[in-house]
Amino acid sequence: MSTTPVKVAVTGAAGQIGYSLLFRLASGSLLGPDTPIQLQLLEITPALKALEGVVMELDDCAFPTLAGVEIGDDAEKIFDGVNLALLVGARPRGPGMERGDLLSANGAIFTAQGKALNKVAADDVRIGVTGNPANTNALIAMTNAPDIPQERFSALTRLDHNRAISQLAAKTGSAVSDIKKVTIWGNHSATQYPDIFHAEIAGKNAAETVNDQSWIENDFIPTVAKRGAAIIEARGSSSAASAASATIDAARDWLQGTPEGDWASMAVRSDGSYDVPEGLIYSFPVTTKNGDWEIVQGLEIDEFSRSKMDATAAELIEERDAVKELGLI
Ligand SMILES: NC(=O)c1ccc[n+]([C@@H]2O[C@H](COP(=O)([O-])OP(=O)(O)OC[C@H]3O[C@@H](n4cnc5c(N)ncnc54)[C@H](O)[C@@H]3O)[C@@H](O)[C@H]2O)c1
Ligand SMILES: O=C(O)C[C@H](O)C(=O)O
Repeated sequence: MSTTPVKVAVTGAAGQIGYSLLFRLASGSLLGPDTPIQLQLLEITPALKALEGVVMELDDCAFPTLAGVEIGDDAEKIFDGVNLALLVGARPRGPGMERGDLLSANGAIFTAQGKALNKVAADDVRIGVTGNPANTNALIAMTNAPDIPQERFSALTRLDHNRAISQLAAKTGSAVSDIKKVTIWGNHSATQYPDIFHAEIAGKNAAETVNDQSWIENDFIPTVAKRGAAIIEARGSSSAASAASATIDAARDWLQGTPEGDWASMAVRSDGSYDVPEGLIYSFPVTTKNGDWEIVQGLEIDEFSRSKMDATAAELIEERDAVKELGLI
């Protein structure tokens, strides 16, 4: 085992997602069995006692990869020297709400945390935002951390990506492992565009294999885009274990690279690729290597896809303008 632990911060660590995420991080799901991990856990003051209980449970697991745990309510202390920050802590939506309804409640969290990361994080820090509305929260954190390269920020659309794979596997009776190159475009919201026109199932084009445009438009896309609401409706609270799992998948691929012949969906700062307005945190198909991502270029976009990609960009522009109005960026 290497000796220097990788320092990983998790915010909202006493929350629902945290309760699943921390144990997977500590057991090596992110960095493998040979890399020790130091957990730096941030919570609000009233949640610190509950977090102490979670740390007792982490201790009781005796994970060989867990080098240490620090908890606290001071972002500058907890983010000090972190190599990866997973920003989960934020209020979840309840039944009947859209994720954008959380903008003013949660936006302020990400100004403070962006500033703290800017001051004290390690030079190689990567920041993944799970707390909703994830894309715009990432934009807020990025804007408030001017010394951190902008490509180090990303928002989570991996859960949507995984949901799309699962729906496609069920529809076609295929194995999840045979499905590659699914894309989520845009916002982690109901306007997102899950795209299977470039996806493959066992090497064959997925949309051609499905051969059912009505299913794609009226079943697949809305099911994936509204899955979060369906889970809230069924469970009475928002997805947690699947969100934690996707948070790990996204960070693992970012740090260790996407598998050969596949790509991932990550919401990252648009450089204008596919005519997405520059500067938005927009989900693209990306390949990753050595902690860097690249947007997959050259995909053919038909009229149907174009209108969906533009609609989700328009929503992100509205969210950006709203947080500008609130003085958060
Ligand atoms: N992007 C995605 O795919 C995805 C999926 C599921 C949930 N989410 C979002 O993740 C967020 C967390 O969900 P949850 O179910 O764990 O919620 P939760 O309410 O169970 O936990 C949130 C935790 O964040 C803490 N918190 C609040 N403000 C904080 C701050 N300033 N600093 C540190 N911690 C703070 C709270 O005390 C709480 O313990 C929500 O916004 C939810 O909507 C995103
Ligand atoms: O839908 C939500 O509000 C929670 C989360 O973003 C999800 O997609 O499950």
